[in-house]
Amino acid sequence: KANVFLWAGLDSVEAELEVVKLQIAELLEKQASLTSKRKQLLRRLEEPCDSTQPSGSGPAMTKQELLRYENDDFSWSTELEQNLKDVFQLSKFRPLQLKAINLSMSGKDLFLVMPTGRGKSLCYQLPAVCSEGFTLVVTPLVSLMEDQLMYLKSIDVEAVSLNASSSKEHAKMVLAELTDSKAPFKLLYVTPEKIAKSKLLMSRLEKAYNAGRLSRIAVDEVHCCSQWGHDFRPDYKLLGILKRQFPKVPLLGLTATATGSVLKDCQKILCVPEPITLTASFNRTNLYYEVRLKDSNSDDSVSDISALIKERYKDQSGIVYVFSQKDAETVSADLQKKGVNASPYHANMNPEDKSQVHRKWATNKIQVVVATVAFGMGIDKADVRFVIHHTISKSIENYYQESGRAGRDDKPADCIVYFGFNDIFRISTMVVMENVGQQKLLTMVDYCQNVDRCRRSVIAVHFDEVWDDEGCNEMCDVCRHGNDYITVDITQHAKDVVQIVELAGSLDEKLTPLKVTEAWMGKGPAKRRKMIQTTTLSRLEVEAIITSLLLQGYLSEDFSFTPYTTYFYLKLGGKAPLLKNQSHSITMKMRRTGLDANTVSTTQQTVQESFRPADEGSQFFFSLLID
Ligand SMILES: Nc1ncnc2c1ncn2[C@@H]1O[C@H](COP(=O)(O)OP(=O)(O)OP(=O)(O)O)[C@@H](O)[C@H]1O
Ligand SMILES: [Mg+2]
Ligand SMILES: [Zn+2]
Repeated sequence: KANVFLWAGLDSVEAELEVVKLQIAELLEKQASLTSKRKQLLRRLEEPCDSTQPSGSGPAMTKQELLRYENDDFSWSTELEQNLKDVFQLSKFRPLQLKAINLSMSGKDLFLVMPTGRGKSLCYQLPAVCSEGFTLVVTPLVSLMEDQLMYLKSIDVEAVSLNASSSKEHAKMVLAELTDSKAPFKLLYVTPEKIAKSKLLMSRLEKAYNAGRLSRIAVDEVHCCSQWGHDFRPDYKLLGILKRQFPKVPLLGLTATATGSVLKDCQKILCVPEPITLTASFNRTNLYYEVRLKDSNSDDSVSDISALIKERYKDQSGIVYVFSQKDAETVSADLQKKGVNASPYHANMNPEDKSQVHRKWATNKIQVVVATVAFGMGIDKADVRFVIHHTISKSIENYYQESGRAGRDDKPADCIVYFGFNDIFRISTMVVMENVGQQKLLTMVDYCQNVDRCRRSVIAVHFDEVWDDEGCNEMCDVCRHGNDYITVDITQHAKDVVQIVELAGSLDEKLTPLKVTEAWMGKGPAKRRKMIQTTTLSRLEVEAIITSLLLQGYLSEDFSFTPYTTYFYLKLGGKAPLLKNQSHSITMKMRRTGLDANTVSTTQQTVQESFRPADEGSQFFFSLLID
């Protein structure tokens, strides 16, 4: 008898020890992340200049030395200034452009990180015009290449290209001209495939190099080199050959989005020994960021979008991003039915149709393009007043880049994303094969679910930028609505949800997020309903809580593959055992006015009835657990 008692005691102590172990692991993880953040900040404080060097490399140029490159007393300065005005018809440089150009003209290798639409191309186009010989430009997409050639032609700058669709004669002519000192072109655009596959091209480049005609190498969208970037392209991995073969030619790598570790990777892959990195702020001050919730019960986001377009954005140009080709067709058709001048755009359309849509939109004959991400790189329309995401992006990098197509003329523009519970899992199964795909998706989900941090700060922190909250100017919904959120204790809710998932597991069943939602809301079979604790919370609240549990690691994803599709199921997350501990509590922040302006009246009540605001203690613990 006594033994039984002791055994039970031992069991419970073991269980508690397990929980403590998890908590320690949790805190250690937190400690490690804080330590690394501290190190980063300290390093930044010590940094001599505003360049963020990929750590441990690069010539440590002092702030003073770098300042010199903002001057206009170089031997080429007059010519630069003249060509800026006469050829490019621009009145002045934007931030960092002159510095980047002077550095590159001085023969330095350079990584330029500048938000989309800020004018990176000028940083190699202008030097190309002001230098002897030609500049080699590596671009990932033929469409990008064509846009640039069209633009350069319009300003009378000679440029040529080589890609998979070049004709034999054209290629022959270009290759011959590479070594011709009288050839007029200033820029040669190539795809990375050409560098990787054409020995003939490499041999001609070598001749040009030896004759001193290869003046500069520009690698556009340089983040494509790194698997850690958001747009890896295998052929970029082979571009190291350029710097190895042509070490004396300055290389300029350009990207809108790359973290320090991605750049460091690019540096290695491109074999650039000591690049200087110039980073422009990610803050696009003229963009207003907003998140709207999609209601799973009655998704009327398309009506919402059409109302916005017809009223707030009447006669203004914009893009609606959608998840799939099918969505592009249906959302576009729905918008058309509601009287919006919209056209779909996706990868599966034939090239003529695609370029027709692009052209009509660029010339304002179509107001809105309803597009998949295929409508992407190189879209350069200055007066885009809104970018609406009908479905969330697959990462913050992607969102930043896609939404960044708004407001390139520096005038105010809106970036609105519709955040729907089910979309999380649609995207999740799409990125299941990607390295760190889930992790990146969750950062996007966190951006959307967030109600208490400035949206800009979430983006800035993501890109390792030190952020000052004053920098927003109420240009995001969180800042504009002030402290309109409450912290609620969801410990009991978490236990109820975990119990449902556990029960399914014990019955050898897997539950999709939808099934979990329905079970918890009491919509499951009556027999089951008796075995679980159902809730009276609204659907949006239920979804918000399940999302939060997923973000916090109490639930996690469990994929299952069939030949036709990938299923997303919920299973217990690493932190689920913590709930066994009586003193453990979880909180989350929710918008006070219910979850959506449209549902204020109905949800406000439920929020107050069914949530008790967290007490101080649990809030403290919460902040220990949550980043
Ligand atoms: N100094 C300037 N003054 C005014 N407009 C400029 C200036 N420099 C560039 N622009 C304009 O900014 C727009 C965007 O430039 P560009 O295509 O080079 O952007 P980007 O930085 O390469 O963006 P992405 O990351 O999307 O490729 C172009 O229309 C260009 O003419
Ligand atoms: Mg560009
Ligand atoms: Zn803000």
